[in-house]
Amino acid sequence: MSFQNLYMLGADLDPMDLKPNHTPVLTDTATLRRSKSRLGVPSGHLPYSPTGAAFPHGHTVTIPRKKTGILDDVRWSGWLDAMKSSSPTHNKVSKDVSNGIASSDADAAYFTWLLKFPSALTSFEQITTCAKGKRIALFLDYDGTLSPIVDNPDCAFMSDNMRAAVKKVAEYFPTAIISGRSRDKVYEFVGIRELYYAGSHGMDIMGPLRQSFSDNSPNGLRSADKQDNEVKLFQPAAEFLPIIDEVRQLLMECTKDIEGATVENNKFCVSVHYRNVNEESWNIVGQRVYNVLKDYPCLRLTHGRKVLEVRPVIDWDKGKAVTFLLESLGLNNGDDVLAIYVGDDRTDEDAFKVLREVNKGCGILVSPAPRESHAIYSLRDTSEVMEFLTSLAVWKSSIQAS
Ligand SMILES: O=P(O)(O)OC[C@H]1O[C@H](O[C@H]2O[C@H](CO)[C@@H](O)[C@H](O)[C@H]2O)[C@H](O)[C@@H](O)[C@@H]1O
Repeated sequence: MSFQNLYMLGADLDPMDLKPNHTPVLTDTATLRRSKSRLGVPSGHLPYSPTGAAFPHGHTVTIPRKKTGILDDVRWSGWLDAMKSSSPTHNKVSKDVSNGIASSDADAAYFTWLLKFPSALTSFEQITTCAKGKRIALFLDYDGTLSPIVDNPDCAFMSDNMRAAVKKVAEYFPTAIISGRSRDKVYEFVGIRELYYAGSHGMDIMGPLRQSFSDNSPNGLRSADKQDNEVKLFQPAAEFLPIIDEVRQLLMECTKDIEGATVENNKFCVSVHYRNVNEESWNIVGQRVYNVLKDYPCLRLTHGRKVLEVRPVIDWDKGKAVTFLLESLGLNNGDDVLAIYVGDDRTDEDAFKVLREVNKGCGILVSPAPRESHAIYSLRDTSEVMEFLTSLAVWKSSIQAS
């Protein structure tokens, strides 16, 4: 399958058995704030080098707009249901489950679910058998994967042990953090220079510092970090910045009287958090967001964990970012590639789906409760993620030594 075809995969809303993550917005005022559908994306590839791959360059491909919806898709009841279902209550799962003893109905359900999405820890040998002789690339979501979910998004710190585990595994495999957060924010949380960072759901990609690059694509920018080192950025939604900023201010204004509601600036996206809002007022949050967005057909809404995420209507998501990074690393061709993506969020499903479709790796869903997914394996929580990353590094170092 060609790289350009890969870009087209997943262009439609998911027909998967999950409830759709995307809530389309109306298009009948399309002339009001029209977004361009053609954006230049660099393509071609260069081989991976341990010091950091060059970003692809050369011809451009089209990033189409996502399909937008019809009125039925945005009926109010649908919104509230989506807000509730995207924020599931996480049943406490008994440790006994890992020993095969279910101590409650919830545990029994989880145990059954594990048959479909086996633990990446208990399946570790299967994964490494499949990885033997292959070039591995690692993709990690941030919130809920590397850091536990907390009430205050500004305090979602990862532990020093997790940081050490990520740093270690990145010594062996090219590793990227793929987050809905702004790239600056997630870089501040993770703080490891050697990684790739894809913020704003993949719409703001930065290669490791010290990498070489040479392209003049409209979306590939030379920039400088805070220490004045030159860095390479890829920003396929750059032209949306003013409108995202405008909408962010409107959202802040219209939610300021809702106790507990907060608006987070994720640069190319905006998050409206309702985790700390009384459940009876969730509909007010949703209604206010909808009222703003209905005038901006170039923006769409996705649902995260007690968060509504506003982003540009371009056909770009975490899955496309993974494809882009694999190409940047020279890992898009050949059967000797294994990409592993670990994530907990609905937005990570786009990446799980791409890996399934191109048969180039596997998704690992982080969830303590049963959920439908395009992932292949599962992990229960961030501590299992840390154990998995550590095991990968130990495995690689042992085969290098032998
Ligand atoms: O793609 P991710 O790295 O998983 O980012 C998705 C969103 O994560 C953050 O919100 C979530 O985590 C917060 C801290 O634990 C929690 O308070 C919130 O309820 C969750 O939705 C982040 O704040 C958002 O901006 C990201 O879009």
